[in-house]
Amino acid sequence: MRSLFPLYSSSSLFSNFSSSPYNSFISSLPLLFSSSHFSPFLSMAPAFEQVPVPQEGETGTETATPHNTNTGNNGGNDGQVGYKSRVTVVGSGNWGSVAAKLIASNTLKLNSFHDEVRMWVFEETLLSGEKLTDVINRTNENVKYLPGIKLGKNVIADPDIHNAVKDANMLVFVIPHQFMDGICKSLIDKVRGDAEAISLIKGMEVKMEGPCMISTLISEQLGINCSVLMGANIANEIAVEKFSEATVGYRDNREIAEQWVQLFSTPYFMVTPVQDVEGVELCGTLKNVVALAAGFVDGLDMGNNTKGVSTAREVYEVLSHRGWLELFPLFATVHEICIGRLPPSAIVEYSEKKPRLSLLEDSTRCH
Ligand SMILES: NC(=O)C1=CN([C@@H]2O[C@H](COP(=O)(O)OP(=O)(O)OC[C@H]3O[C@@H](n4cnc5c(N)ncnc54)[C@H](O)[C@@H]3O)[C@@H](O)[C@H]2O)C=CC1
Ligand SMILES: O=C(CO)COP(=O)(O)O
Repeated sequence: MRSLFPLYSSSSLFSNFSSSPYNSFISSLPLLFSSSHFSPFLSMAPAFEQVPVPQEGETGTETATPHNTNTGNNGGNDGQVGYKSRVTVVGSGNWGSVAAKLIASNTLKLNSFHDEVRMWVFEETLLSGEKLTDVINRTNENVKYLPGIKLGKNVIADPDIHNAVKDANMLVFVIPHQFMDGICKSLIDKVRGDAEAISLIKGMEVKMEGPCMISTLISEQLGINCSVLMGANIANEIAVEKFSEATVGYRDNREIAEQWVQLFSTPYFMVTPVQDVEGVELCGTLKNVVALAAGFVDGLDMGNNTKGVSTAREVYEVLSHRGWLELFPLFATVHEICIGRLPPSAIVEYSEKKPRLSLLEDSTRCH
C-alpha cells in the first residue's frame, strides 16, 4: 500500500510505516514504476506530462478561452479580448483555506486570471460574537480553520454562495463530502454555463441506489465538467509551505488541466495532470479507507507489520469484490506477491497489464 499512498496523512496514521521488510519492499516500488519519485498516484495511472509552475513575476497567457460549450449564464465575457478567468473556492475549512491561499498566490502572477479569489464561507458566529466572514476579511486569516496563516489580501470571504459563484468560471469545490449533495442542489442554474469545476473532496456520496463519485455529482447536477485534485496532503503542512505533491485528474481537455495545474502549483506544492478523473478520485478516496484500517491497528497497538498486512488486505478484498483488480495492476501484483500467490518475478510482467478503465463506466454514473 505504501507504493500507492506513501505520504499518508489523515491524523498521521502511517507514521513509521516503512519499518517492516514488507513495507521496505513496497516503498521501493514507486521509484521503479513511477515516472517521478514524487508522484505516487502516478505509479498506477496513465500517461502524464509536467506543466510549468508559475514563477514570481511571470505572467500567463494574455487571454483565457472560456471552457465548457454549455449555454446558460456565462457572465457575458465569452470571446472578449483580455478575458480573465475568475476563481471561486466553494468551502473554507482547513483545506479550503489552504487551497484559496495557493490559488491566490498564483492569480497575482497569472495575467489570464483576475487577482481576486472569492471564497464561500459557511457562516458561523465566533465566540467573540463576530461573524467568521467578517474576521477573515478584516484579518486575512481564517481564525477558526487555519489560524496563524495569511491567506493573501486578494482572498475575499463571502457568506452568500450564490453571489460567490455567479461570476466565476473556475469553481473549486472543497467541503466535507456529506454536504455536497445539498450544495449542488442549491447551485442548480446558479453557476455560469461555461464554468469548469474541480473537486478536492475525498469521499463518495452513497445513496440507496449505489455510490456516486463527487465529481460525477457535480457534473450531473450542475451540468459542467469537473476535474479532481487529489494527493496525500495535509492542509496544515502545505499551509506552512512544506513540500507536497498532488495529481489533477482531468477528462479530455488538456488546456483545462493546465490551467488547474497553474492555479495550484507552487515550488512547495507540485501538481501533475493525469487524464483519468475516476482513477485519481478513487485513489484519493480509497486512501482514506486505508487510513481508517491503519488507525484501527494503531489504536489496538498491533504494530506496523500488522498494519501493512491488514490495510493491504482490506483494499485487496474491496477491489476483488468489485471486480476491479485489473484496474489496479501494480497494487494487485504486489499484494499477490506478498501473500505468496505470485512469484516475485511477476513484478516484471506488471507493466504489460493495462488498466481497463471501461470497467469503471457503470460505477461513475449517479443513479
Ligand atoms: N484537511 C486536509 O488536510 C485535507 C482535506 N481534504 C478534503 O477536503 C474536504 C474539506 O475538508 P476540510 O477543509 O479539512 O474541512 P474542515 O473539517 O476543516 O471544515 C469543515 C467545513 O465545512 C463547513 N460546514 C460545516 N457545516 C456545513 C454545512 N452544513 N454545509 C456546508 N459546509 C459546512 C465548515 O464551516 C467548514 O468550512 C474534505 O472532503 C476532505 O476530505 C483533502 C485533503 C486534505
Ligand atoms: O485526505 C485527507 C488528507 O490527505 C484528509 O481527509 P479528511 O479531512 O477527510 O480526513
